[in-house]
Amino acid sequence: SSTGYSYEDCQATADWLLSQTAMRPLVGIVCGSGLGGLANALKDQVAFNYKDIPNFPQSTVHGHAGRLVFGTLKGRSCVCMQGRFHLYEGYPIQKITMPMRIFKLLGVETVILTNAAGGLNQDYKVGDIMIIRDHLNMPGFAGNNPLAGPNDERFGVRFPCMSDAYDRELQQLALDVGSELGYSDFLREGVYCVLGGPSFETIAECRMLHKLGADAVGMSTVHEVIVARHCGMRVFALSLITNTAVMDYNSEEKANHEEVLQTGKHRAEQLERLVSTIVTRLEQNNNLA
Ligand SMILES: Nc1nc2ncn(CCNC(CO)CO)c2c(=O)[nH]1
Repeated sequence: SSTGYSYEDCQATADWLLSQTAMRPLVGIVCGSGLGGLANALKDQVAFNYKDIPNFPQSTVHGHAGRLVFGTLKGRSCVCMQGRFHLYEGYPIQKITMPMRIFKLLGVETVILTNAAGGLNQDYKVGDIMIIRDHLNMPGFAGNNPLAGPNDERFGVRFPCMSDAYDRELQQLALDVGSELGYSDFLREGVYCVLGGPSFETIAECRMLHKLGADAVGMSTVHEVIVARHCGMRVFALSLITNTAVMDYNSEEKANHEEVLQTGKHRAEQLERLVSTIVTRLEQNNNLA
């Protein structure tokens, strides 16, 4: 189709990848800003630079490597996006979410997405990990929805339900694993709000979003979740709170990308252990698989 991301285009990219590796991942992982280390936890890696994958978008953001890494986590076959795409890069929204359709055509059943986000909830501290219970899709309110335009029934229905977007069993699994690992005092649950970016929000926007029920704010993830759910994959997502959003006019704090990447480095090891343990448990309780 005109956007270059038709079912056939996605199929061609998936078929190319399936011809390059014998791995058949059941779990897809999307690494957020500064969280690319998650891919390094994979064993028996087979990695492809995005630029070598036919029809795959290119990463342009510092902190996003631009590699698709196949590998195993304790024997479980995974495919990991080291670097994801954002509206603020100027990509059409279908381009940002195309990797979800590639995951689906590779046979992925469960997608785990991570991102860095600003904390709006006043109880949150930098370094907290927030399990995403639900989202506010601000760009979608203005019609910028990845499913807008002709619907291909081979992916999913015209009007998909989003009230069950974030799998409740996987949220509970994450809480259980988090407490087992001793992460409970920095493990939260909340609502993630996506904005287009690249400018960070104003103080008035932070206060508005907080009043609207958002616990964290970022520039990604929601678009991928909508497309992943549309084609029937299960979704689990979490935010690393890399800074607390500026909420009052007397504050001297200023959001910046370096701080985002720095926080990612500190907490990344625990985030990796949390995600890899969740992945391991996915296969064991086959009612969760
Ligand atoms: N206040 C605030 N803090 C944040 N920390 C990470 N992000 C997500 C955006 N990340 C961008 C810039 O770091 C890179 O994708 C945000 C955000 O959007 N707002």
